[in-house]
Amino acid sequence: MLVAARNISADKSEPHGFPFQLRDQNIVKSSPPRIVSVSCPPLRTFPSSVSPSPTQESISKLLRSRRRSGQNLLNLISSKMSARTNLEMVDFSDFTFCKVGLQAEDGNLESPKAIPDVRKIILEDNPSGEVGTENNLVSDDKSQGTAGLKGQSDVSTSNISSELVPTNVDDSKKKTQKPDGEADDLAQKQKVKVKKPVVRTKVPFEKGYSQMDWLKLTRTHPDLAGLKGQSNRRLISMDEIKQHKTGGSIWTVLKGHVYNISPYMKFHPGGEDMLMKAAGRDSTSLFNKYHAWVNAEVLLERCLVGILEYN
Ligand code: HEM
Repeated sequence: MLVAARNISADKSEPHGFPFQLRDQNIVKSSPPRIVSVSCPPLRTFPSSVSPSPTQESISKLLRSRRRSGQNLLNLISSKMSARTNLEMVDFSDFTFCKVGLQAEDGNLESPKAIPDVRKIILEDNPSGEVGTENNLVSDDKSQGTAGLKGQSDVSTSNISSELVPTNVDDSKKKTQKPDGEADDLAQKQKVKVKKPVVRTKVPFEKGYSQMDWLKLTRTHPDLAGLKGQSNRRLISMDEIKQHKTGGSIWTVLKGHVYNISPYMKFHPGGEDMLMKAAGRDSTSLFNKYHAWVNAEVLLERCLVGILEYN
């Protein structure tokens, strides 16, 4: 903390001399000087084991002489403090201004120490050669953003694209066999095509079949799994699961758990047809292929029928 004060007049009524008034003229120059009362304990008389340093003695002398002439006390202190003076107080809690230090050591933002590596930052993607302008920063951001998007589209075009957007492989082979220039052009177009994000075949939900509606149903329906009083901790064999493929009892295995997905059919954002592929079998790999991020444990919690029995 750096304390700046212009005029300090010592209160002569105080025998120890330190309680004084600050006239702070820095705050509003046009307004009359504000008077701030500062109560400070006297300078310490040093413990018997420690003899006062020459600097401390000289400060005491200076203070005594300048108090009479009403000179700027804090300026004097700060100049002496900068020379690493030991100015100790009897009671620290009673001292309003506890530390007067150099600006550079102050943690001030203007201090070169505040951001030590700021001079080492180099903006490399800068065609204009200007450093640190807003434009540069924005363009840098954009390039990062597009990089992120590219990454995303790359991910989404992975194995899903092969099923959802069938591309004619034979056709592309034929095209690349054409004369050089043309073939290169086509190859480039082909590359661009591959980077296009897959159109997600999300089925628009029927009124009353949104994910929110599903959540409401899971909270209100007494027996979504169709357990009829049976425990959902029961071990279930694959043979039994295979028998539940239709009607109100369509079972599937997901990560070792057996669920009755029948009530979820109309709520599935990927459509009933897709979900029917999971009927009567272990659909874990299929599920992860389309949406590994979906939290089925929570969504289908109330549809749990049992645990898959491994042979
Ligand atoms: C068995 C439990 C399943 C649950 C709880 C479930 C849940 C969901 C959810 C919550 C979404 C929306 C995802 C999103 O908005 O990001 C979704 C979308 C989708 N699901 Fe499922 N799903 C299941 C099984 C399946 C299966 C087995 C398939 C494929 C055979 C499938 C195919 C799809 C597709 C194609 C979409 C739409 C496209 C997409 O969101 O990427 N789902 N599913």
